[in-house]
Amino acid sequence: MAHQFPALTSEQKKALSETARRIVANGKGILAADESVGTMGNRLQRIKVENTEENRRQFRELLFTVDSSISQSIGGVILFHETLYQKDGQGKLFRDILKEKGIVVGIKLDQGVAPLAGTNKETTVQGLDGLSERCAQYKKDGADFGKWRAVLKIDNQCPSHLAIQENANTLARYASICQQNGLVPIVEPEVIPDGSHDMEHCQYVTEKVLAAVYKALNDHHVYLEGTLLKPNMVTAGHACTKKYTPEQVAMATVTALHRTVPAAVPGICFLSGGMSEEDATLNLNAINLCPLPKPWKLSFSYGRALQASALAAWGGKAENKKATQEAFMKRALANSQAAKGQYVHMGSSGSASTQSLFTASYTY
Ligand SMILES: O=P(O)(O)OC[C@@]1(O)O[C@H](CO)[C@@H](O)[C@@H]1O
Repeated sequence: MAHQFPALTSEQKKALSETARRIVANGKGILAADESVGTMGNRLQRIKVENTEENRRQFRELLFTVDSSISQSIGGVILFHETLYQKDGQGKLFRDILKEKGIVVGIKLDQGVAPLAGTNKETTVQGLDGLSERCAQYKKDGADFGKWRAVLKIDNQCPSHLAIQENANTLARYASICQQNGLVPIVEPEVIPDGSHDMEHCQYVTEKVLAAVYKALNDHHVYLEGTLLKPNMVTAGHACTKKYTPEQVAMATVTALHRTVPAAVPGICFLSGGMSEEDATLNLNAINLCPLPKPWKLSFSYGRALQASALAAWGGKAENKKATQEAFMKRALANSQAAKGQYVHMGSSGSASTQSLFTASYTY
């Protein structure tokens, strides 16, 4: 029986699925430049740059004003509220600079985590109140997709049934509100890499979390063709002593996805989760070479793994513009090749690209 109360018109569905497919077309992925003020402060502190609005603006200007060939590797950029309204040195809005390059503009919509009482320090995500109004405004202001990051951890009694259900339902409610306002929701249930668990345990948990997320998305009548998934790769915990090859990570990751993510989802854009830039690229490449069926585009939505060597090259100095932009371009190109399973690692990588970018309890 057809659904009596359709959530979206066929025009709305068409627009959403076209936007989602555009973002992940032909080896394109996403630059996650949506660090909140606090998170960006941690990044800047490491390069000894003060966390001012102007310094955040300057670094992001360098990323967004790279050569327009960037649009062959980057299909979408996620912005933080502040950045959506910032301009380059000539007074041009960043969002217009991105759109002119053919890049889809996205916006971070979650408002951080809050504790779930009675659990082992687990969390839910805030930001549903007033979300529809915020989405409508962001759509008017040029955004075409949204992002909402839920955090789940592997620990004693974690993730609990409550944390899985609550975060799945909240993600689904967010996704429904986004679609009602013409924004493609990026659904991000991150199982964080803190802990000493092995890769097999991460796979088990990731499957449970993703299965709950897709049940909730269905319950909320979310149109899957007009969504993108942003999951963790299946890896061992940061403190696990056993090491796994990219091929093993790829097999565990694609197996988990194959068991839980419907083929209607057009693209799966992994987060980098503290992996080094090079590991994030090598794992993505192996994922795309994995011999299991892969009905979705498998790409990237990296924050740290696209920006770490660019940040290091910049160091807060205007004269480092060229080196900063080259470092960013290099990672964007490498990940675009990896999204097609065509990345060939050549020569030695800069030290920044092989450094672990792990931050403990990366909850916001
Ligand atoms: O794990 P990564 O690739 O560095 O970042 C993934 C991410 O979802 O987490 C950050 C914190 O919310 C966001 O800035 C970013 O979009």
